[in-house]
Amino acid sequence: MDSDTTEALVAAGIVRVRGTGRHARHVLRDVGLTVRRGEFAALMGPSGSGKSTLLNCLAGLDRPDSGTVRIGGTCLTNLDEAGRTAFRRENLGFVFQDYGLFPNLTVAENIELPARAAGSPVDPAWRQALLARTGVREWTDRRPGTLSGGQQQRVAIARALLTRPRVVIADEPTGALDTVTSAQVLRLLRGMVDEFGQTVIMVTHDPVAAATADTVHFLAGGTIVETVAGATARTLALRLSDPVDAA
Ligand SMILES: Nc1ncnc2c1ncn2[C@@H]1O[C@H](COP(=O)(O)OP(=O)(O)OP(=O)(O)O)[C@@H](O)[C@H]1O
Repeated sequence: MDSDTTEALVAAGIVRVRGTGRHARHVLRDVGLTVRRGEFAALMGPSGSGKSTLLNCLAGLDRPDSGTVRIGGTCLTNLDEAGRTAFRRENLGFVFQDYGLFPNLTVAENIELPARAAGSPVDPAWRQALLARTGVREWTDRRPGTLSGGQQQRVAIARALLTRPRVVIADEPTGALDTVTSAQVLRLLRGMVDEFGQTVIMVTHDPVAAATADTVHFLAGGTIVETVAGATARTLALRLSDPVDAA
């Protein structure tokens, strides 16, 4: 597969058109993006710039009208819907703003669900280490509704990592959390990258969250207009307020 490459994901020439005829709009225009293995990448940009559409194309949740997305040895854009679903289950982990946990399942059942759906065996030692590192070990028999938002997001992160996915896709993972809880969740995501070599791609509006990433890609008008590495929250906030971005 991709054991001899340093790239976790390579997207090239991504175009996504919404609507038809005279209502057709290019939501993504020739987007190219490379994320290295073990890299934490963030996508930022004004509302409507195409962040979610791009993330969905990268994750195989949506199919671009043209262009390619390669993850490991697989060209996702060549797969049909069933193939993309199977690929996602086996290769990707997801963290959402609203946690996406099933209320009637226990924390342990929620965490194990993607692995079961993929038919992937779970390494018990990894499961134990992950439950300890994410801090969810004491809650495994509880229902998500009895946990705080930050606790639920920790469960979601444990769930995303249990199958040791090639890439974790995080869509506004701190969007519903207060500042202190956000910082804890971001530290945890950062820890997953630094300690376990996890690759993460995150969409966020928050410069503080984006500053946790190694690389930040700015979108405007459906294309990546700038990529910065090692930026601070302050420089990212200033960059976001740049009127050039509003184009
Ligand atoms: N299903 C759809 N049908 C038609 N247009 C869509 C659809 N989904 C998104 N769009 C349009 O595509 C553009 C990009 O949307 P997208 O949600 O990717 O932006 P975003 O940067 O993630 O925005 P936000 O920060 O507000 O979530 C927007 O103009 C939006 O209206």
